[in-house]
Amino acid sequence: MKHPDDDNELFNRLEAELADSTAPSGGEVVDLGKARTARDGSPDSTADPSADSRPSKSADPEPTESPDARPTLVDSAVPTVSGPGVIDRIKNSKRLDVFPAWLKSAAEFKEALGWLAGHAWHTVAFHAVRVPVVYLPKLIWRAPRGALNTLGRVGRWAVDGEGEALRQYTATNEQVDEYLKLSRQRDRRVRLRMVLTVIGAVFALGVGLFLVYGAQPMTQLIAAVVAVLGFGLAGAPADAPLATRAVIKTEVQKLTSDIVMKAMASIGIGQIASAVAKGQDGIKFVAPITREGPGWRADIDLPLGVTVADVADRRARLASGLRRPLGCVWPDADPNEHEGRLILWVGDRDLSKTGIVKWQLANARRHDVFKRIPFGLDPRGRAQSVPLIQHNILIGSQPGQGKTASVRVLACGAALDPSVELWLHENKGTGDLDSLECVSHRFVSGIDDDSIKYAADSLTLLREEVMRRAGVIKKLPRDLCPDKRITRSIADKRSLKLWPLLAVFDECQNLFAHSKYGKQAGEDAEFIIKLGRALGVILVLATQRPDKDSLPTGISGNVSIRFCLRVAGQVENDMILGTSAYKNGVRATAFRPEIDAGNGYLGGANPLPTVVRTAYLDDPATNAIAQRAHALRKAEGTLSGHALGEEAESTSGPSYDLLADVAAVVPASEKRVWNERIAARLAELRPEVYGGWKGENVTSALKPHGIKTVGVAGTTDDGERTTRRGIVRDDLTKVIAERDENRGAA
Ligand SMILES: Nc1ncnc2c1ncn2[C@@H]1O[C@H](COP(=O)(O)OP(=O)(O)OP(=O)(O)O)[C@@H](O)[C@H]1O
Repeated sequence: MKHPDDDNELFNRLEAELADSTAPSGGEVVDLGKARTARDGSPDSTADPSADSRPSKSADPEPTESPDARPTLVDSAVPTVSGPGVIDRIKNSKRLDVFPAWLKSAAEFKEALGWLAGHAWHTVAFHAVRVPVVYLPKLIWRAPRGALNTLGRVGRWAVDGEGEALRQYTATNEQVDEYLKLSRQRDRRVRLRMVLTVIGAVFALGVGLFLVYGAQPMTQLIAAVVAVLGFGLAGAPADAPLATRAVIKTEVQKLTSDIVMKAMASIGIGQIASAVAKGQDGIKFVAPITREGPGWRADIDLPLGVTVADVADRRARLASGLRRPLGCVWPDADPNEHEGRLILWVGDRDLSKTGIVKWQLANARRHDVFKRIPFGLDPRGRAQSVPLIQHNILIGSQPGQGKTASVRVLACGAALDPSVELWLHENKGTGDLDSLECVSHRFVSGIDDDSIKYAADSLTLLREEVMRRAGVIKKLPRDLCPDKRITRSIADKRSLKLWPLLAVFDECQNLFAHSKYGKQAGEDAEFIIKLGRALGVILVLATQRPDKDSLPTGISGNVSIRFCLRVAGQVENDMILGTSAYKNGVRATAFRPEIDAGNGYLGGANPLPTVVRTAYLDDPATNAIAQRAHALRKAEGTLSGHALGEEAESTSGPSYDLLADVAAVVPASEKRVWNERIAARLAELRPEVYGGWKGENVTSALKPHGIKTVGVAGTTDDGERTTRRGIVRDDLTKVIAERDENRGAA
């Protein structure tokens, strides 16, 4: 058992240590008495804030307390000012828009008006249809009862029926004076009302006789209609009104907090359901529900610990709770707020039923690829775009969900900038990108081995191009290229050959999974993705088989922009959208096959992944854009390669570099050499190229390179000394060095 003295000793030691540790730092004298009192929780402790102003004191465990003593306080007993001051809080407070979004944008205003008109029209139409078949028969049926009701009411009024209960009460309770007063009042009233009733009855009788016998048929009809309507309305039972409320179609139904609350309570999140069961709100609306685009927007604070991903996981249930199609319900996070802030956007129409989204650049004359490429619309009707420069793009989905359509949009955007060099590869062989062939530097459409090889060659060439560009950029003066990356002004300096290069590989699974070319192609693509971004080389890869064999992980892990249309499962989802996307609620599995073609999650283009319905360009539209792009390029002289009908570069055969070959056959020790000897050695080196060459062939082949032939003294194989035509080796090495330097700078 612990002795009380032990505690005292320990306490004294701690006090001494505390005094030691505080005295030098602040030069502050600790009042142990006060501190002790504060610890004891005496009223003084609150009276003297200084005793408790060191937060560590209350946070420290009390060694002297017995195990069954009060729990250690972790919050200061004295209220302390914490967090930002008033000014900071005012500065950081969020300013709500003075005007709602629909008042600031013409498109939104039109949307809002359209919704209002739709709402009004639906209500009017709903009732109009029911007038002849429901409301009128009901009124006729109720009219006799209404007439009796009216007579009864007049009768009760004439005899002052409404005061009867009061008079009965005073009589029962023997309130004689009150009773007499009320009786006198009744007599006065009845006298007057009887006179009025008789006059009214005579008048009504007169009018009735006139209408029956003297009035025009039209007047009789109007009078009959008014009477039937009037008595019909008067005959309605209190619990059965004539008109039921219009059953509003979901697309024009107003989203109310009540509807949202009930829906949120039904999606299976415990905190919300139990709060609602207790009669509490469960969720908090942080702003009024408003119209935004073609739908409603509710800003909601979820209960503590519940995240937007939790709600996104239950999107289908939420749609059921809201009684809307799945494609109308879009729970989103607010990138400027905490994890529990939900923006629930409920569209009037299913996103897949919004029809074809028109591409913003469909009629544009040209576009600057350094600006973003318009890509489509999000469910809220906001334009979405994709940056190309400094990025690579991976697109994936099941077949027929809109990959090629989205590739086309991006390729058309790039084509409208005449400075962009396009390398298009479509390895499905259906000719989906054929329209753009006329503006492509390299182009292939096919699934056969030759086409796959062509695409693989392109990646090898691109790899070399990336290395070349890296060398050129490195040598650029810092003032011209401070960030060591391509800018518009650098791209416009045609002599540098650093213009943007967009290479599309549609159906790239056929390339990367190819038994012969796939492995190298995968390595090249990974290299380009990692290094090409800053150098203006942009890869756009589209695949319908996002698995590790068809899409090397080095690619899926390094692309910066991802667009995932409908996929079947979590693995494919995360392969395209990045690890944990599925876990975080970004699930392209939620899109429906075919119905949602063109709808996908776009990641990397915005702070948060966004659902986008891509713009759609059919063949004629693509063709029209391609023709415009062709004319533009022709005018600016930027058509090249395939577009000019030039033979494609290939990495297939050995390369014949005459200078390198000559250097290889003339050792450094041989300062001067006869051309006939060079010819013989070259023929030995590459008989298929140089076989049959004589000295003259070497002379004429080297002449265009600026290597002059001179008289070189030497000894023949027979030992005879003589002078023949030859070259100086230093001339050769100088020309090679100059050429390599120019290549690097070019
Ligand atoms: N943005 C869109 N808007 C409307 N419909 C679209 C959209 N994108 C695609 N579609 C529809 O989906 C169809 C298939 O599109 P697309 O050929 O681009 O699919 P894909 O994923 O490339 O198919 P595959 O893998 O078989 O090549 C199109 O013919 C079109 O009807």
